[in-house]
Amino acid sequence: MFVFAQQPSLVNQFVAELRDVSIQKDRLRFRRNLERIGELMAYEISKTLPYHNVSIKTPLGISETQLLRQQPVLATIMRAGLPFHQGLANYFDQAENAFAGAYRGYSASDSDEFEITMDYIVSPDIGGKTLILSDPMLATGRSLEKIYHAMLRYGIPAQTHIAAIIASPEGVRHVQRQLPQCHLWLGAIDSHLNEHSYIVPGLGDAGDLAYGGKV
Ligand SMILES: O=P(O)(O)OC[C@H]1O[C@H](OP(=O)(O)OP(=O)(O)O)[C@H](O)[C@@H]1O
Ligand SMILES: O=c1cc[nH]c(=O)[nH]1
Ligand SMILES: [Mg+2]
Repeated sequence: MFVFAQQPSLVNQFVAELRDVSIQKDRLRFRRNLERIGELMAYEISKTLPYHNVSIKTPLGISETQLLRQQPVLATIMRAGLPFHQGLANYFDQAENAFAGAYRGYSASDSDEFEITMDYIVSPDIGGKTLILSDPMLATGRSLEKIYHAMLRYGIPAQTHIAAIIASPEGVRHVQRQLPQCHLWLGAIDSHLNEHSYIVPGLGDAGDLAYGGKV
């Protein structure tokens, strides 16, 4: 597990702006911060992927270098995942992409009980590839768990990286227990989940901050 906050960097600045009540209401800035954290996480994850030797022809000779053996498949979860995913795609710019529509479907009787409803998923074949599954918020971990298992319809990935910006200790434990094979990349691990399963101190509702409320 790699937690960016444990080694201060620019990621801290962008996470702070996501959280800051005096900044986060600027939707363009909120989405841009999700995106540039995605770019920085792409760079860190790229250091762990397989490379191969390549000769590049320049106007003056041949440059020997090492390039990514294969582009990953980038998967994300609407709505809040989209700007974060864009950042990953900006840097893994030849990657194939998968998208899932999932949300917390609250029960009529108890406003704090919810099921993760997924009614949309599209994906390329992921068999034998590196899968990077992103969602800015890792609260209970049930969204990421559900989407990961849904992705297995499209093949068994060679390795899976899960990227989240803000996580709860409960969510980290859930993913480590349910998805032990997945590498975890986290912006920060916060204090706890409140009774509504929101991360505290967190940032509020990432999807609403990025795209506005929903009824
Ligand atoms: O770890 P979990 O308990 O599953 O919570 C995390 C999920 O909750 C939020 O989605 P939400 O249902 O609010 O949809 P949205 O992204 O469209 O706002 C957030 O965007 C994550 O996808
Ligand atoms: O704190 C949280 C938890 C789940 N989803 C969010 O958008 N924020
Ligand atoms: Mg939301």
